[in-house]
Amino acid sequence: MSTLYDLDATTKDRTKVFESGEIPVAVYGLGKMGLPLAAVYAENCSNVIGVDIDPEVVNAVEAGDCPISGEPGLSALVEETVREGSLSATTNIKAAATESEIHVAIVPTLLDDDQNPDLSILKSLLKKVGAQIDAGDVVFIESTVPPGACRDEILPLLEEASRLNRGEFGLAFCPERTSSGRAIKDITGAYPKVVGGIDEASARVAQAVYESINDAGVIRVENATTAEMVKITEGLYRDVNIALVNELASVADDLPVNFREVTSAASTIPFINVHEPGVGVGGHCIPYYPYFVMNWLEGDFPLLRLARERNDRMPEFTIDCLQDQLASVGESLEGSRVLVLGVAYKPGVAETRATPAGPIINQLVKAGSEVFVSDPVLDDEKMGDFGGEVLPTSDILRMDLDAVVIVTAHEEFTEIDWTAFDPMVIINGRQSMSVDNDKHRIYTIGSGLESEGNL
Ligand SMILES: NC(=O)c1ccc[n+]([C@@H]2O[C@H](COP(=O)([O-])OP(=O)(O)OC[C@H]3O[C@@H](n4cnc5c(N)ncnc54)[C@H](O)[C@@H]3O)[C@@H](O)[C@H]2O)c1
Ligand SMILES: CC(=O)N[C@@H]1[C@@H](OP(=O)(O)OP(=O)(O)OC[C@H]2O[C@@H](n3ccc(=O)[nH]c3=O)[C@H](O)[C@@H]2O)O[C@H](CO)[C@@H](O)[C@@H]1O
Repeated sequence: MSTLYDLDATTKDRTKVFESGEIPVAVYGLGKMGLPLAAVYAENCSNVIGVDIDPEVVNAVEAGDCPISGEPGLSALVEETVREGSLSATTNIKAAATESEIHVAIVPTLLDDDQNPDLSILKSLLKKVGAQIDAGDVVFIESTVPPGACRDEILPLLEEASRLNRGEFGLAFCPERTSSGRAIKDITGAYPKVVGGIDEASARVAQAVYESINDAGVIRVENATTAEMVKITEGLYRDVNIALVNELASVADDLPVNFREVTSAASTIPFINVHEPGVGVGGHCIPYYPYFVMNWLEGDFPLLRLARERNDRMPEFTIDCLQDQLASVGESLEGSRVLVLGVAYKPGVAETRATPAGPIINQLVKAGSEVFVSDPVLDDEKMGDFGGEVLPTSDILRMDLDAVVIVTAHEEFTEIDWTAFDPMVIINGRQSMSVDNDKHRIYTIGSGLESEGNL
């Protein structure tokens, strides 16, 4: 039987073969992005083996449970696809790779201690998968990789591991253009899927598969390297644009202007998308991707470097603002009781990688403040990773505080009754969080001093 890779057919016919369930699919990595992806694949082709090295993840999925929180629709989809036999899970990479014809890799790609791209997890996985692939199999890389990685690193690795030659198996880069908290929506059609193959046949298979999965359609670009560049460029665009407004935020205070008005007014031109200044840039995407260019490709990238430096400096800028506001009411960081609201890098997502809360807490502790932290989406252990005394959000109103620093605009924080506190300083690090209460001295980054309060 011909495989999808060597099938001489239209995209539509290939999509039908994929949806028939004849083609076994392995999805390697069942994390925040991999589990939603595996469940959506299973919904479309009813023939998916999810693979993870974490037995707890595998056992949960095998039981129809969902180990990933905060993803609307995911628990139900995992339960349904497992119950129907469309999705199973295993820790056995070799068995899954032997059985499958389409191999989807979505394991972590991070930075090492020198901020060089670290593809070791992906490469060690692909060595094991490669040893089991047969002619006609296809490998999709969904993990974010530096531009050129599929062509220069992954293809040779798969050729060596499989003892097959290029043209006997397929390889395509199919980036995850997905945000935590809306994974299923993004995977199934918030935006088109971008795919790029190392050859025509690989691209054709990727197009057929993702036309089944993504209702917004497929953008097939020239090759895998172009697709890698699309993904990286999206992230670089964001980091540089956040750095732009973070740089202007300090100007806004001196003028003064309220940058929120600037943002909304300037963005009324369709091609102008002014981002939001804030306390810093977290997650394992945006702060990492510039290094997938700076520390991977030949050349000089001053704009990327400066943007990273500016964004990395925002926690320090926040502490300086707090210091100034405390000084204006005759207080100092030393000995102040400061509550840090939010440790997760973005609202509603239980992830603390590169969170600006880390350096903020460290600098407050170093300055001699008494630090408390509270975050409704994190467990105490994760919340306490950076220091400070952990507080359940329900307990904060009873606290006697000198200051609050809002790091993450969690929905739960909109319900805080600020009148319950004695007059204090509030540094609001997220413009999307509105704290209007004239009892306190409130400073929102980029909006100048909003209220002198009654201090
Ligand atoms: N999280 C996001 O918002 C997001 C968005 C787009 C792209 N991505 C990319 O997706 C990839 C995965 O990110 P994530 O957020 O899902 O990571 P994650 O840390 O949430 O999950 C990774 C999963 O892979 C498993 N794993 C690790 N090594 C493995 C191996 N050798 N074989 C099988 N499983 C293994 C881990 O046990 C874990 O369950 C990364 O390349 C990331 O850049 C992430
Ligand atoms: C290009 C793009 O959008 N990609 C998205 C992004 O998603 P993400 O989950 O990594 O998070 P972001 O929303 O980008 O925020 C990161 C940090 O920047 C802060 N921030 C944000 C906007 C702003 O105006 N001012 C800020 O200060 C925010 O607080 C947070 O700490 O990367 C994923 C992987 O590539 C993508 O899949 C996903 O599509």
